[in-house]
Amino acid sequence: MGSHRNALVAAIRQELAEARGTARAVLAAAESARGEAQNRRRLVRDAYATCLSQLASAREDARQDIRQRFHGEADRLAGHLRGLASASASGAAGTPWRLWAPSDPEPGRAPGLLRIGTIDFDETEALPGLIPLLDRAHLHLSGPQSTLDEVITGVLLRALGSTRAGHVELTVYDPERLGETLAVFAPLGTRFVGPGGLGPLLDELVDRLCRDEDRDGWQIVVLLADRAGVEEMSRAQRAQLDRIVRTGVGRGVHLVVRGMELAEHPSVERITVRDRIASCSSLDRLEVRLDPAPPPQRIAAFCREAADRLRQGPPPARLADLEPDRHWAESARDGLLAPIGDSTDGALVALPLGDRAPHILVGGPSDSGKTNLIYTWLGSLATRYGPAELALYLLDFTEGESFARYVPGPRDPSWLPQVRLAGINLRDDREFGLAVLRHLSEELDAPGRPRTVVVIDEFPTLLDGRDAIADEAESLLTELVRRGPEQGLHLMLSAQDGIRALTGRPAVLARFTVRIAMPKARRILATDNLAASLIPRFHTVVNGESGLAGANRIVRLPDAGDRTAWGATQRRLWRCRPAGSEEPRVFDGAAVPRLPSIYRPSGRVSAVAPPAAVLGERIDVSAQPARLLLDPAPGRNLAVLGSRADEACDVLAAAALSLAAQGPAHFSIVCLEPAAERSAARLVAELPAADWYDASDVRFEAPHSDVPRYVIGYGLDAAGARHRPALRALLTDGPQRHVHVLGWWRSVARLRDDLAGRFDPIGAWVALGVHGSELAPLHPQPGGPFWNPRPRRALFFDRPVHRTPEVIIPYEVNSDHT
Ligand SMILES: Nc1ncnc2c1ncn2[C@@H]1O[C@H](COP(=O)(O)OP(=O)(O)OP(=O)(O)O)[C@@H](O)[C@H]1O
Repeated sequence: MGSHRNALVAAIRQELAEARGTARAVLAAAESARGEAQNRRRLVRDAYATCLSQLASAREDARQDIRQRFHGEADRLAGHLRGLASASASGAAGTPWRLWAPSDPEPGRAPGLLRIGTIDFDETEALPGLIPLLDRAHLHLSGPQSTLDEVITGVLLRALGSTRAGHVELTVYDPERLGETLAVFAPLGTRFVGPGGLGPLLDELVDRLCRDEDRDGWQIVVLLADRAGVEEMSRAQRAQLDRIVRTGVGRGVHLVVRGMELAEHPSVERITVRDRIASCSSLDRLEVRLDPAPPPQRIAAFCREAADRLRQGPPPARLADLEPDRHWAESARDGLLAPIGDSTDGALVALPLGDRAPHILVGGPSDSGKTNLIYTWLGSLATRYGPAELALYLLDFTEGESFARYVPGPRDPSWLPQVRLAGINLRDDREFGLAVLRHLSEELDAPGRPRTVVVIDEFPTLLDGRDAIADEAESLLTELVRRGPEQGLHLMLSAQDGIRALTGRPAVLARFTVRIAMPKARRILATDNLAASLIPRFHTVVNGESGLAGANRIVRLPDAGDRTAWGATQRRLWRCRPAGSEEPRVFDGAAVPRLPSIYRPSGRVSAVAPPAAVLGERIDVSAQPARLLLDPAPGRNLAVLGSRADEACDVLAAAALSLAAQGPAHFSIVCLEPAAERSAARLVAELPAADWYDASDVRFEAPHSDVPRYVIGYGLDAAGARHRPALRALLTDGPQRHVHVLGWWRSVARLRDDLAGRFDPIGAWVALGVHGSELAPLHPQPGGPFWNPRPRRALFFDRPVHRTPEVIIPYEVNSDHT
C-alpha cells in the first residue's frame, strides 16, 4: 500500500514536474514572443517618428518653396504693375507730391490715369493707386467732406499739370463755400458758379454737348453740392445731369462730384473714402491709401506759372517733336512733305513740295529766323526721306557758316547723308553758285536721280550786279525753276528782301507758290496780306497760294539752333548711310585748298604728254585743278601778275612741283625778289633737279636738253633792261624747244616794259590783285575783264582755252611742306 502510494506520489510528482517543465517552456516562449513584439513595436515607433520628421521637413521645404515662389511672383507682378502704372500715369499725373512738377504731354498720346494714393501689397513696395478721368470717366466721391476736397484738389492739379496750358477748362459749383474750396485754382481762369447757378450751368453744358463742335481739350465741372441744394434740384435738372453723365466723357466734359448722386453709368468712377482709405470702382477690391493733400504753395506756384504760360501762349514744338517714329520711311515719289512747327492749336504744319507746290520762297529781315527755319525744315526732311529718295544741294550766300553743321568737320566726321554739296561762306564766291547751277542744269535730265532740293540762302547775292555771273545765273535759275519740278528738282530760295530780286520775272515768281514770311517780312506775301507784320518772334506765316490773303497758316517754329542736339541726330542718320556713300562736296569760301599731294614730286601723277602745270583750284563742283598745258608751241609761257608775293609764290611753286610730278624735267629758279627767296628756296629743296640764279648771276639762256626745261622766275621785272633781250628771246623761242618761262611780274606795266609792248609770247596769265582795267592789254575783249580783285582769288587766262578769264583759288603750297 505504502509502495503503491509511493509510486502514485512519484508518478504524480513526475507529472507535476513535467507539467511544470512544460509550463516553464511555455512561459519562456511567451516571454521571448513578448520581447520580440516589444522590439517590433519599438522599431515601428522609431520608423513612425522618422517618417513624421521627414514629412515635417518636406512640408517645411514645400512651404518655403511656395512662399519664395509667391514672393517672386508677387515682386514680378508688382514690378509689371509699377511699370504699367508709371506708363499710365507719367510725369505730373503720377509723381508723388514731394517730387511733383508739371510735365508736357507727349504729342499724340491720350491722357493717362491720375494718382490718388498707394496700394499696399504684402512685403512689396506700395503701388500707385490710379484712377481714370480725362477721356475716360466722371468721378463720384463719397466720404468725409474735407478728405474728399483734398482728393479733388489733388486730382485737378494732376490733370492740369499733365496737359498743355489752357487745354483743361475748369468750372466749380460750390454754393456752400462760395468757391472757397477750390479758390486756389482761380488764376487759371476758373469759372465759379454760386448758389442758384446749377440749373443754368447744367443747361449750358447740355447745350454744348448737343452742338457737334470740334473740341480742343477738356472741360472739368466740379460739383460740390450741399444737402439743401440737392433737395432743391428739380426733375429737369436731374435729367440734364443724367444726360451729361451719359454723353459727357465722349465729348470731353467730365463731372467731378461730391455730395450729389450720379446716375448709374459705366463712365462713372465711384470713389468711397473711409479713414483715408479709398475703394474705387475701377480697382475692384484693391484699396487705396490716400496721398496727403498737395502742398498749397506748390499748387499756388503751378497756377501762377500756368497762368503766365497761358498769357504767353503754349510753347512751340521742339525740333525732336518733328521727328517721325521711324527714320527714312517715306517715299518721295509724289513729292515731299515735312513739318516745320506747330500751329497755335498744337497741330503740326508741314511744308509741301511737288507738282502743285513746285518751289518755296522765304523772306524776312536779318535776324528774323530764316536760317533757323531752314535748319528745322532740313532736319524734318532728312529724318523722313533717306538718301535714295532725297538729295540736298545747299548754298549759303550770307556771312554765316550755316551749312557747316551738315558736313564733316575737325571735331565731327559725320555728315548728313542726303547732302551732295554744300557751299559755305559764298558771299564773295558767286562763281561757285554759278558752277552749281550749271551742274544742276546739266544733270536735270539724268535718269534715276533722287528728288533734289536746292536751298539757296540769300540768293539775291548771286543775281546782284550787272555782270556775266548774274546774267548766266539768272538764266540757269529760270530754267531750273521752269523745268525742275517735272524732273523732281525743287528750289527753296531765301532772301531778306523777299521777292525783290525776282520782280522783273513774273513767270519765275509764279512758280514759287509756297511763300514763307518771317516776322516783319516785306515783299513776300500779297500787298494786302498783312499777316507777317502781326506775328510775334519765332513764328512764321506759311502761305501755299503765292501769298494771297486768306491762305495763311501761322506756325510756331522750334528752336533748331542747338548744334550739339542736331549733331546727335545727324550721327544717327550718318551711321545708317548706305555702304559706299561719298562725303558731300564742300566749298568753303573762307578756306584755302592745299596743293593735292599727287601733284608733288613725291606723289607723281601718271605722266601725261604734254605736261600740264597745276596753278590752283577751279571754282567748280568737282574741285578740279586749273591746268596749263605746256606743249612746244609759241606762247606757252605763264605770266603771274600782281603785287601779292605770297600768292604769286604759291602759284609758281604749285606749277613747278606739279610739273616735276609728271616726269623728268629740269628747273631753273631765278629769284630776283628778296621777299620771295624763302619760298623759292623751299621749292628748290623739293624739286629733284634745279639750278638757282639770283641778281648776282641772272642769265636767261636755255642750253639744249633732252627733258623739258622750266624757268621759274620770281620778280622777273627786276632783271632790268640789260637782260631784256635775252628774256624776250627765251619767251619767244623757248617753248618750241620745250623751254617754258613761268614768271612773276609785279605789274602789267612792268611786263609790258620787258616785252616792249608785244604780249604775244605770253599765252597764259594769272592775275593777283590786279584790277580788270589794268589787264586790258592782255584781254581778248577791249576794256579788260570785269573783275574786282579779292584775296586768294586769281584770274586765270589761257589763250587757246578761255574766251574770258576764269577765277581760280591759288593752292596753299609753302606753309605745309617744310
Ligand atoms: N524758333 C526759334 N526759337 C528760338 N530761337 C530762334 C528761333 N528762330 C530763330 N532763333 C534765334 O534767333 C536768332 C536769329 O535767327 P536766324 O539766324 O535764323 O535769323 P536769320 O533771319 O537767318 O538772320 P540773317 O538774315 O541775319 O542770317 C538766332 O540766334 C536764332 O538762334
